[in-house]
Amino acid sequence: MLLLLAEPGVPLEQAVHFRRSVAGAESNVATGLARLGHSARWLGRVGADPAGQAVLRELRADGVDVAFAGVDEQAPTGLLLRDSHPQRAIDVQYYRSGSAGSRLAPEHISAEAVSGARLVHISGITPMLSPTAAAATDRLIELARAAGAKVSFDPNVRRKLGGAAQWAQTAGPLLREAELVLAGEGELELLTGRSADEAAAELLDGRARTVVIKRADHSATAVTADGRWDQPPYPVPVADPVGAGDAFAAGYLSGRLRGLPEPRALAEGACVAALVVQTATDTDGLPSAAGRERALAAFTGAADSVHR
Ligand SMILES: O=C(O)C(=O)C[C@H](O)[C@H](O)COP(=O)(O)O
Repeated sequence: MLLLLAEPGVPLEQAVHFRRSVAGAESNVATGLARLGHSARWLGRVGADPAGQAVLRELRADGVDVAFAGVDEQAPTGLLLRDSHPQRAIDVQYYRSGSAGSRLAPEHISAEAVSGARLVHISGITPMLSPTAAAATDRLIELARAAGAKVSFDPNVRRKLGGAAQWAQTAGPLLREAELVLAGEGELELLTGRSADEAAAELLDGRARTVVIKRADHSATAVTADGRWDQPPYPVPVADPVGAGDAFAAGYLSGRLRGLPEPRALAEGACVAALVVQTATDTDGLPSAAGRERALAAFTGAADSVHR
């Protein structure tokens, strides 16, 4: 989606100045991974309009492969309008019903698009957009499996997209399709009807190898068959909390893709999230690999916070 972000602190209905950016859970994670030095490809749809051109241009500029992104001649690019505050009382307005992204369908997902992928990251948002987008998500999971790629899944529950029952019905089954689940405590409760710890244990009995539970106090716990590891948040001044979950996913997945142990992957996820919440948009604070190393050293007291 194109993101129009109101100037900091000004309520949406009063805002005059807007900053243009790009947002969307999958594109945020792809951007995060690309900046950290990974090959990342975004699968999605934009309209044949200036907003779509801007989205694709920004993703390309960050090194995200958009060769398999589609352009819909009949529908506009999805739009997200929001204000920006340090606290979570942020007003997010979506203009994406009938958008190009919501018209994603199975025929838009080709085997070629996932060939060579080690990991396919899926959000619960896309399947909630329409029945065809849900079918496209199912096809992507099938193709990922056929290509030997692991699936990671973040439900990204947005209550504006549907009620609890609809979320449980659409995103609940996807929890069981993923080798790696990254989910909020409340999201696991909503989607499974059980406590987060019970849900994690049940998922680990199935396909999941790791369940990362993100907690309301901004800590995270990784649970595997071998044990559990807790990661507290790095204390930073928050300018805008939106994007923290996607940033955490990018940082954590980067660690796992590099074969790092759970505690280090969790620390990298927390570090990337701490960098993103210090800036207004979902993506401004996403670091390079060198930026992540500098920040981690400063957060853990291993280095001065000024590098000169
Ligand atoms: O597509 C949607 O519906 C979105 O909400 C896009 C959001 O800007 C990001 O997904 C940020 O989400 P968090 O990282 O969880 O704060």
